[in-house]
Amino acid sequence: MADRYSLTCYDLVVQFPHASRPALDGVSLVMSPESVNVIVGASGSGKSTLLMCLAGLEAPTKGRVVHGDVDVYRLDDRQRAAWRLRTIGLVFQNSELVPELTLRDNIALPLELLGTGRRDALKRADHLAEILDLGESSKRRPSEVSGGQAQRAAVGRALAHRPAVVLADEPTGALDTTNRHAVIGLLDDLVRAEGSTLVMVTHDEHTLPKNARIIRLADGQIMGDAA
Ligand SMILES: Nc1ncnc2c1ncn2[C@@H]1O[C@H](COP(=O)(O)OP(=O)(O)OP(=O)(O)O)[C@@H](O)[C@H]1O
Repeated sequence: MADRYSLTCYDLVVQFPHASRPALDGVSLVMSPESVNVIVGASGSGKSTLLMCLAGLEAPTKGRVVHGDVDVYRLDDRQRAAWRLRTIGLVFQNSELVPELTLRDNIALPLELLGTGRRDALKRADHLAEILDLGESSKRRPSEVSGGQAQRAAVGRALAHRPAVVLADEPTGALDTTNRHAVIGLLDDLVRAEGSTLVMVTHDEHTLPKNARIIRLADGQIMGDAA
């Protein structure tokens, strides 16, 4: 299990080349372990850019992202990739599973990349598949299962290595109402059980995790922050 520390960003500014205004314009946040943070805001307000900065995938023009004693953008590319693999679990809107692998093998993949033996990785994958109620679909490939099953497997893959931080970008955006509630409920239960920090971007303010902190962005700035 990766160590649990606050994930903090200081005065993040992201100015894309040729853009008339910054995508992020001075965002500072502290997100503690076991906290559930939801980022909302209009299209283009900077939600995905913030998530990518927190993931170590988008270097800010200015500002810092700090996790424990790691100053993420002071690491070189190789160190940052290793930090990300160990520390972060990512969930995207369209599960982004490896098409050639079964759901079970997709869930086991991050553990295997981190050096866990195949037998132990599959044991953990099977445990998660059970919690995620994947049943027999766990032995099928992504193209052979429903969108809801694929997205539940994507949650399993993001959490398999017990990451300290789980980042989810519109994780329910492609799902119907029943599956939306199921995926949010599972994500919420699993991150709380592991003591991870969850940061989730959503358009859907009707399907939120329990007791979430809501961070509202507008034009790259924080306009509201309430538990
Ligand atoms: N790679 C890029 N190059 C140039 N501009 C970009 C790039 N990525 C994002 N932007 C711009 O930065 C701003 C913030 O985009 P971002 O995707 O973070 O918003 P968002 O709130 O996630 O939007 P949505 O809800 O539509 O996904 C937008 O004006 C967008 O056009």
